[in-house]
Amino acid sequence: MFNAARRGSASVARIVRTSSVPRCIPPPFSPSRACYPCGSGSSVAVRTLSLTATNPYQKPAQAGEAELRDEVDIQQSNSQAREATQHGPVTRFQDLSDRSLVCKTLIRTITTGMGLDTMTPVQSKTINETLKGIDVLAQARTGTGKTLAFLIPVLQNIINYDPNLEQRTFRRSPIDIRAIVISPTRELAEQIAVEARKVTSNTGIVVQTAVGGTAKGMHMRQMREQGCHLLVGTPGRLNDILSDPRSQVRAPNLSAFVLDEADRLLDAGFLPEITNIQQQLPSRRDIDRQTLLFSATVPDEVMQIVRETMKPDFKFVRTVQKGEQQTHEKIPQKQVSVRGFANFLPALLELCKRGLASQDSAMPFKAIVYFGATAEVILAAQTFRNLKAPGSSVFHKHPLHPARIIEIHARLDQASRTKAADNFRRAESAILISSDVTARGMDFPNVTHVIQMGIPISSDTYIHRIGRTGRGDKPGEGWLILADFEAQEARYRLKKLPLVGDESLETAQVDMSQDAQLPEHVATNLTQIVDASRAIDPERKSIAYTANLGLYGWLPHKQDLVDSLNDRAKYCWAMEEPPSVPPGLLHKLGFSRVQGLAASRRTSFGDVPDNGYQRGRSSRSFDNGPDNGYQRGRSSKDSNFERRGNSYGRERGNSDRGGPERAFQRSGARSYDRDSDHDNDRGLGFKPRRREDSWESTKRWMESTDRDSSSGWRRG
Ligand SMILES: Nc1ncnc2c1ncn2[C@@H]1O[C@H](COP(=O)(O)OP(=O)(O)OP(=O)(O)O)[C@@H](O)[C@H]1O
Repeated sequence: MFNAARRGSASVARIVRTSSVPRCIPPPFSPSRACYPCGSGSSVAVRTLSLTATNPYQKPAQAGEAELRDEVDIQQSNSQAREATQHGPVTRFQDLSDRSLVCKTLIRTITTGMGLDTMTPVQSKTINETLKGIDVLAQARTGTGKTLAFLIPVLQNIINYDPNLEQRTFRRSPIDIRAIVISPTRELAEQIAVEARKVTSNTGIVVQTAVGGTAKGMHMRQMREQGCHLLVGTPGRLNDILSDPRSQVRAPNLSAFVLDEADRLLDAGFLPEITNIQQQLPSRRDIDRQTLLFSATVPDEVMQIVRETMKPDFKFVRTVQKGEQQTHEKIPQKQVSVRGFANFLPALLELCKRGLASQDSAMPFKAIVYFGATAEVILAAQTFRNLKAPGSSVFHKHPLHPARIIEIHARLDQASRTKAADNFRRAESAILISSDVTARGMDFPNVTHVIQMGIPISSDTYIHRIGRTGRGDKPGEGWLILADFEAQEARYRLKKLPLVGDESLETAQVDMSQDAQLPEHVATNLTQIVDASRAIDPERKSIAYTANLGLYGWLPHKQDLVDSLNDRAKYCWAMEEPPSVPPGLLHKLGFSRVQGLAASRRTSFGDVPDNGYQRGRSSRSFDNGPDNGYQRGRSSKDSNFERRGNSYGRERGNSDRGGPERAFQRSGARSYDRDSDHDNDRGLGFKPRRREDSWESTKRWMESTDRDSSSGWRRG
């Protein structure tokens, strides 16, 4: 049934030549005709297929077509609506096979192998449109099955071109790339490839990946040995492979070009690489190519580029209407205000302990915690791993047992990143402390909580992060923990989101600089964080301290930021002086006039504080601060604050081995990795101009220089 030869002439406008034509000489371009050299070797079969209205697997005016079309964001006619009523909409995967839209093998794998029955709205609204060969931009909420929505038609179209691929084959496949799928992160590319391999497991279609951080030669060898019909990758590596003359990997027959997380890939950070990739592909005048763009967010800013990327008659399919809430209603979203940096980790610890205490055995506590700066991810993960039960010996359970603490960010090598993602995917109960490398597209099962620490860079980032929970029919909850100094900006940046204030975390507003009588469990949380922080390399703390100066460069009241950072350094990290920051960097970041910062000058021994901090310190200087009064109110067994060991002398001892600036350089925050999904301590290097405090200028700067894979203000 799905064999092209058995389908009658009406279905396909086709010319098959078997003469020795080295390359298809395309007919004059017509949107409804395209020329495909197929097969390899000297004898080339040239086929011209109608891609738009006459997909060979669609019966003309087939039932369901109009029903689907009437749901898309296009003008619908009354007759279509009538037809929809008559035939009923295509809502089940089986319908696609029954109506000869998609071949039986693919549908059997999806229904029997993967256990899926009913299509999600984005699937039923896009698959039929996409099968016709038209360009589609699709916007649907997170976790609603967009991956299958583009994979099914792309794979079906590959089978349309070579019906032999419907069956598994044991002969060696050539490199015959028919479709390319691009994702902004390596993990997401791998995930899409896994899904594609599942769907094609009973066919002859070969799926390959091309992601950074892995051996390029290995990918190319695999492609040569196994062939390739669908190539999934990240922009950097794909560009590398396609533009490298030695790779011999080309895609002369490419018929589908898919951008998952399209808004991200079309932003200023990725666009040059996407454009480069497109330049390596055959001209659309020679080979008709379908472009598919999918995302949960489509900001107005990318619409112009979308129009330039797509054919003029592209369809914009939306399951979320403009002005409608872009997050799932079923995910309660709570906002907690914490006093400052010192309260972030105690509040997070309290929230995690509460989540573990109240967990449901059917859905154990599984959380992803997002930070804006990689340095904070590393610091928080180390702090949480160092946590000890009060007065515990080494044999006591970790206070967050049975949750595993896992970290993931772009500073890890690819093998560690993959391992971290796999471990979290498999874990029943875990806390993944993450940068935005996992914010988009990642489909970790059963995530119960998404906790965002500090203000996200945009509401879109917030939406994608929160989308890691509440996927499919699963429940989930979102928490946003904001320092008081971020509140005003958050009201503006996140104004359309259904956030509800929550004051239930007792550690959130504790003033650690003041004497206070605290309930034991609150004091325990604070002490555990202080003790856990103490063991961490001071250099790490310095890097985090400096990274935040860059991250919050947009703040109009920088003094609040520095006071808050200094409070954390003093009361959480038990440091006697704040970490020193090179004056050049302070100037660049626009902090030269802010008090309370310790400037350092470079000597051959590294950073040496020149007492800039002391000269310019603010009223909340370390010397004047109350003597950790909060401890006096807590239970006696926790009173170990006095033992704090990180005297500044010891800090300096460490700094001399590199100092914050060197450490920061070592961290690679400013290095440029050709691959697409790096995050970094964004903000550093910001050169303030007159409107130095404006968020817009920070954003522009981020677009042009540094990158954070998740934020969108970087390039790949
Ligand atoms: N029709 C369906 N019925 C049930 N589950 C489905 C269906 N389609 C896909 N899924 C499952 O839903 C989950 C989410 O799918 P997917 O990752 O494609 O979502 P997404 O819309 O791409 O999310 P994001 O916006 O975060 O990228 C996956 O586990 C997938 O297997």
